[in-house]
Amino acid sequence: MSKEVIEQVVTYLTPNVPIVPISQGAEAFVFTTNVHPYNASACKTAGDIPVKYIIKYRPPKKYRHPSIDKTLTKHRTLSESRILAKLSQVPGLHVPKLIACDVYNGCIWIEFIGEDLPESHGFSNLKNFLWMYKTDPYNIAVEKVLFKVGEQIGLLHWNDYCHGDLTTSNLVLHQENGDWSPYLIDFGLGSASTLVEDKGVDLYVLERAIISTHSKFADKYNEWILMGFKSVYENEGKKGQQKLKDVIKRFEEVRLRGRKRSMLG
Ligand SMILES: Nc1ncnc2c1ncn2[C@@H]1O[C@H](COP(=O)(O)OP(=O)(O)OP(=O)(O)O)[C@@H](O)[C@H]1O
Repeated sequence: MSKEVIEQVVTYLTPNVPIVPISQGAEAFVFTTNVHPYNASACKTAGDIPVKYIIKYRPPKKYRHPSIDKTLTKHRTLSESRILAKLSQVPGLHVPKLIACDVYNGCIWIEFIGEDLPESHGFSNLKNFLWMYKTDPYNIAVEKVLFKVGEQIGLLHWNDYCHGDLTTSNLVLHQENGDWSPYLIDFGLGSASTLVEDKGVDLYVLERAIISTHSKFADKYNEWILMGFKSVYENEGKKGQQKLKDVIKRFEEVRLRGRKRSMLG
């Protein structure tokens, strides 16, 4: 990560907020910090363990006209913050809490989710979790997690929101009393949407992500995800059943379009 970017973020946050770079994506630079922006007592747990927070920063893009760039940065930062804040209100849905945002400078402060997996298997996103079980792929722990992943997507879609970039890295597992709970992160492309097309595409993107990284076990894995997804709609009576039929129909159409496209090259 460039020194220039880090220095820029430090000017926005002040030197009192130490940051550690952890990721550089297409859109944003991501840092961790132990400092809460407005609640000093939230910097440590009751057991005196430092609490981690995420700071996501969208830097200016030099190839864009400065005024268009400012508008876009403000729009995208605000959009991600708004959707996170709204999703936190949905009962049962797991997303990191929004702590603060500085839309003009492109910074969002959010709750840190996840931990390191045992035996150096890396950060606890779904991708690494599935790799961790590669020698025992149909373990009940895997089935439980994938069902819950499906439930989370079902809840998101049932409430008419779409993620827009459902990869196995954007599903982070948080451990609670020995059980793993999936959280959805990165709502940079998220939106409120009633469209079955957007929902079908979300399901297809995740299905492809599972196939591309865990191809041998992908059929079972995708089946478990879909079971969890369906369970949310099925719990909503007749209306849920009808909506589920519509989403699954479109998902199958999206999948077919994807196949045709890859056959044609
Ligand atoms: N709330 C969070 N808790 C823990 N880690 C996080 C959190 N948010 C982001 N991360 C880490 O930072 C990485 C990048 O974050 P995010 O996906 O939001 O940024 P991005 O720029 O959109 O990334 P990309 O372009 O790779 O999709 C994530 O894959 C994850 O490892």
